[in-house]
Amino acid sequence: MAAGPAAPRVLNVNVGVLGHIDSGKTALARALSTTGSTAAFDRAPQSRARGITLDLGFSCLRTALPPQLGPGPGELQFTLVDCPGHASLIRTIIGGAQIIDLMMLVIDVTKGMQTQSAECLVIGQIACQKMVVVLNKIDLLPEGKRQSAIEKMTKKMQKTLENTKFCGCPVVAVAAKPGGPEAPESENPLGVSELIEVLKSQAYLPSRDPSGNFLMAVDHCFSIKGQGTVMTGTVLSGSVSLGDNVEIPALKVTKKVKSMQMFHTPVTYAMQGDRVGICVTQFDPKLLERGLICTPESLHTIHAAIISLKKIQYFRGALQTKAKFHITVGHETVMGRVMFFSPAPADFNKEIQEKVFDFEKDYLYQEEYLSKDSNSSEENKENDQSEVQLPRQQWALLEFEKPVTCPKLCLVIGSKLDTDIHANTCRLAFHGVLLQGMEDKNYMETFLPKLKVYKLKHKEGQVERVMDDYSVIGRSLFKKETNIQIFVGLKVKLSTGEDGIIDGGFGQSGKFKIRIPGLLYKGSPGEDEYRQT
Ligand SMILES: Nc1nc2c(ncn2[C@@H]2O[C@H](COP(=O)(O)OP(=O)(O)OP(=O)(O)O)[C@@H](O)[C@H]2O)c(=O)[nH]1
Ligand SMILES: [Mg+2]
Repeated sequence: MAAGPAAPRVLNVNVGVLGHIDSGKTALARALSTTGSTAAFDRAPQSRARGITLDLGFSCLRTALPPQLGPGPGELQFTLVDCPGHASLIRTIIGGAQIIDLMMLVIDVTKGMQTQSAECLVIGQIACQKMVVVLNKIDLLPEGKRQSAIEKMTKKMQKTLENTKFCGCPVVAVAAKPGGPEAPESENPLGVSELIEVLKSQAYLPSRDPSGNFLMAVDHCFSIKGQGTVMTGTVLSGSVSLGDNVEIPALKVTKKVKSMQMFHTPVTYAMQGDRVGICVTQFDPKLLERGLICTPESLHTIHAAIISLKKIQYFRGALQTKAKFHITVGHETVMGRVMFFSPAPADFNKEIQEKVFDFEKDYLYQEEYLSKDSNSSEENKENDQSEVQLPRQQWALLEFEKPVTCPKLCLVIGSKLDTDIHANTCRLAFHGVLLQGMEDKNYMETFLPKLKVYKLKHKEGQVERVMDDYSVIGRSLFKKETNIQIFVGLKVKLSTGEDGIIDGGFGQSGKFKIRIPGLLYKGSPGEDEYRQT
């Protein structure tokens, strides 16, 4: 059997181009792919050959393999994912960010961090491993002061990143389109070759996992005469082989994979992280422009979900139960209502359960997500000198206005997209992982009863009298016949601020003794109110 020429080794790294509106993302993607591909064409003239067409927003540049990805011959392909900067940003970016290995945060050097730059940074923190900051439009800086202005902005950016996981990441100054839109095409970009070197130095072999269900984000779909319909995109999880059945869940159809191409070369297999074109037959490309394809029946369509979540620290204001959010679940965004809940206080320090939800446990209903700045309870306000105890993990029940189709354990992001986009605030409110989806439309009857979320009860009584500096006698909390023994150890709070603990019954009429470990305040009035929680 004659062996064909050995296919060149091509490694693909997905680079997201994110940033505020008009910072020059598209100009940068264009400058990079032109500069990059000129070099690539010299080495690989066959890459000019017509093959997989990349959709707008997707372009690529090829370079030699950097040493950390060597040894041996081969090429590195950067697939540039140019994200929009406008309000539609969040849905599109969250989809895009889930395939990104390396993020370029584009900053207009004359403006610095802007609202959506900050939002992109937040998304990067949630979804990406590595980042390069690109200061664009340096041609707009007066030449004499250019260097010092770049240095100043570089320092500022490094300061901004100090408390993020991108602390110390490279900052590169460029002009992707010197002179702006009116400048002739012949005007060469500044700093782009240096940026390519930095991208090469930052490139890493992302860990790719072929196991699990196949899921692919399709970004382009077109037909080839005599062949069939090609869907191009990035494999998000699992793997796919020639002859496999794949489902297009949005259309509820299943098709057989007839042929596949990667880097213009026929392949029989593709896995997580690969950019691939999949050819199927008898499928009208007009039906799908963007969307997901997957292992048949691997996605579920859900009406409600339980997620484990974290508040996004830049989001101003509280996350309140019953509030509505735009909720991006995997690759779809819908409106939904939330209910927050926490572990029972005894479980506040329990290990975080990342992938499962324990239905056996009891949970505590919360009016709002508990955070350092949440000040919902009167007690916290009065007692702000004492550290507020926060649980290590919190959850939310999400109820969607219409069902969403998503993979299990997918990323969830809640945002307030209706916030005025000109208001200088972060619209992203929380992020989390989907632990349990509810496919049953009647989940309220069939499913919710299994979820044991309780409201904390408060009850008020009076102080009868003070025994000594460390104890008082209380009344009007229990009935005469109540077994006070089961309440021993529960906390009470005096209206004068002291914390106490129920120590046991006192006499026969439902009175009880309260121990005040921290000493009673002097001169406290006899008729005190307190609460038992
Ligand atoms: N002077 C100057 N203008 C630039 C540079 N890069 C981009 N521009 C101009 O800035 C404007 C916005 O550039 P785009 O590349 O469309 O910006 P974008 O970030 O993709 O914008 P959105 O996709 O709408 O968020 C255009 O008019 C560009 O010509 C640069 O390096 N210097
Ligand atoms: Mg653009």
